[in-house]
Amino acid sequence: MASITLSGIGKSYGKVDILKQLDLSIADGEFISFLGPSGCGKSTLLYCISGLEDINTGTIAFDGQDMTELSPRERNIALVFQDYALYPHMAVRDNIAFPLRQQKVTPDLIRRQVDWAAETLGLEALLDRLPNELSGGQRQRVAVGRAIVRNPAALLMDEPLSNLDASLRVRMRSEIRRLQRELKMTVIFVTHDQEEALVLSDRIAVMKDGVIQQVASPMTVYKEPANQFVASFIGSPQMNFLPSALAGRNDNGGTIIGIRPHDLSPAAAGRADGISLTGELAFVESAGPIHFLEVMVGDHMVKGACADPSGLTPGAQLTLTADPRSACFFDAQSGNRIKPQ
Ligand SMILES: Nc1ncnc2c1ncn2[C@@H]1O[C@H](COP(=O)(O)OP(=O)(O)OP(=O)(O)O)[C@@H](O)[C@H]1O
Repeated sequence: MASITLSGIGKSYGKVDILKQLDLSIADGEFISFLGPSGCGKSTLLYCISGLEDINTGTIAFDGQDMTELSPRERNIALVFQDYALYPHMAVRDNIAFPLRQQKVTPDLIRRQVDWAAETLGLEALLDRLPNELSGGQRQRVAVGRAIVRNPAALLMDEPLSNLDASLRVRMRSEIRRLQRELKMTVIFVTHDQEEALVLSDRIAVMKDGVIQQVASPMTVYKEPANQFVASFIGSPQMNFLPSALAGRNDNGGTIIGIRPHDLSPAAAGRADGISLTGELAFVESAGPIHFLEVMVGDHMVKGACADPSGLTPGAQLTLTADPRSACFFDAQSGNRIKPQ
């Protein structure tokens, strides 16, 4: 597997700039996710790395070697798509073997590699079936088998789990992670699902409008978001953003305070330490073991959380408190996070 270095990547379609001077270094064996809203350029960046799309500016290097002018085949990158793209008339065995046949590898090596991929992915019993005789999860596994069978420099996955139902997604997620660790693969995983990115990745590159906003570990993008966009995109329910005066800070409106709902809980009677927000409890939303509380503080609907909502009555006054260390502060003009002194 290879390290990947992107320098000054620019890509436009017609007059529209899609990727804007992107720089990114991906380590050998790293699992990185491109995360961002629809249309921010995640897939375009993936296709540029694979060579399926040309770039207008910049360079792409694998293990320090310039790949910018090379064809997809010469880059030896494997791609897995959302719709699997299996050949319907070919049995699983032949689907997996396909890239090796194209490379004119000997039949003996093809057999060994297909057996290895099938064993790695638990597909041994399905090798003679056609794709339409498989479940969605099995099809996805065949697509991964076909991708890894020729030991690619990196595995690029474009929303590979989107077509699976919720429980299968979670199972496939762990399988992909296990496989990546076992084979020490460099994986680039495109998703708009923040939970998927948080669970799977060594690092997440959060994108907006063709610009990488932050590249960091899941915990860092969650706890120390670079700016308000990253803070709002990561975490569910979304972080509360409030003028800091509401939280007792007087800074002439120059600062926005960000507090995650999970960090805001009802104050114990007579206690309101730290950040304290009081208003009318508008709504209690139960989400299994956790209950979200919507409290109208001034003009702002603030979301908090608690484990036990008994005794809380909509319409009554409620004080929510948070440890100030859990809050983020953002410059109201630029949206950038203000680092604690
Ligand atoms: N071949 C093309 N010609 C013109 N514009 C394109 C082309 N491919 C993509 N775009 C535009 O480029 C932008 C980025 O698209 P891209 O598919 O990379 O976004 P994305 O972040 O992967 O979105 P999604 O999550 O919806 O797949 C979009 O505005 C899209 O309409």
